[in-house]
Amino acid sequence: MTILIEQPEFGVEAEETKVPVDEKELMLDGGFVVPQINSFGHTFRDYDAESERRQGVENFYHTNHIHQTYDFVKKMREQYGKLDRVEMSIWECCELLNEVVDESDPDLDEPQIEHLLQTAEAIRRDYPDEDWLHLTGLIHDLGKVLLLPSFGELPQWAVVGDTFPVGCAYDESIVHHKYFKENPDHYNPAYNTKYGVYSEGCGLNNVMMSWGHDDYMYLVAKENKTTLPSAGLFVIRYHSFYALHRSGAYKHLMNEEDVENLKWLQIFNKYDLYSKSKVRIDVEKVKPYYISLIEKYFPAKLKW
Ligand SMILES: O[C@H]1[C@H](O)[C@@H](O)[C@H](O)[C@@H](O)[C@H]1O
Ligand SMILES: [Fe+2]
Ligand SMILES: [Fe+2]
Repeated sequence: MTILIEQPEFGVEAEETKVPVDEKELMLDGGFVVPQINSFGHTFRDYDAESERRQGVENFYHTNHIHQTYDFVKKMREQYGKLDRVEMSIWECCELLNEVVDESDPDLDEPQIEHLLQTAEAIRRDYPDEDWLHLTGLIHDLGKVLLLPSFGELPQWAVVGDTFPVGCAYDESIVHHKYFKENPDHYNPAYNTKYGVYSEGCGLNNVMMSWGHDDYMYLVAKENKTTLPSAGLFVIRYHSFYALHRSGAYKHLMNEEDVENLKWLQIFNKYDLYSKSKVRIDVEKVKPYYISLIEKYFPAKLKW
């Protein structure tokens, strides 16, 4: 079983002392090497580091935090819950992500299909028997097709970035929290307390998350009757919920099933985050394996 290392910076150092700082890596016992720096020379998820992506990412979160309100999310869930826009297979959807670049991500500027395969392949190496988790890696970000014209061409702030609950107070651990001051819900007494419209242990399934690629892909998978286990669906639905899985906020809303599933999400997150790199995967080579998983867990065509 792979050991989780919460703080890569404080982990085991590479044996050879002459290794330059920026090449130091951490080895998880499953084999996956956690790099200490991203392709831009910074630590991962550093939203303050001066880099070519910093300002764009901050602008992204500014708009995101203004517009993600309880009413907005409700409207989007109703609209997209109909799944009446497109019919296509999982693999066709992966190929569409060739054209998508995520403006919220300080660690990656490659087309998203690379990220999907990098995540899935890294998990596959360490967890060869958990084929459902390989497939979860492959599809977890497919919801980003919401950016494309046939899916409604939503703006980036309504598709990517970290997610958080709406209908209760925005936790301070959320990236660029200060911009919530411009969100009307922040001043609504029904929505701005610790529990807001929710109650202790109500279960994340009853909590409305900011709208984006996680919840959309969860909906698509569920409504098209995937046979993925509940942990796979949980990973898809909450993988951007860093306030929970990294900072431990909002735990008071979880139920027992959430607590179980969170363990898988925390494993998954290491691969989602630290596999981001400039090393390309040979798509044609790995395609047959993933096609076989898609056939095992999904119908041939899905409603999107
Ligand atoms: O910028 C990233 C990216 O959009 C990921 O797909 C999402 O899962 C992360 O939470 C987010 O911070
Ligand atoms: Fe994502
Ligand atoms: Fe991802």
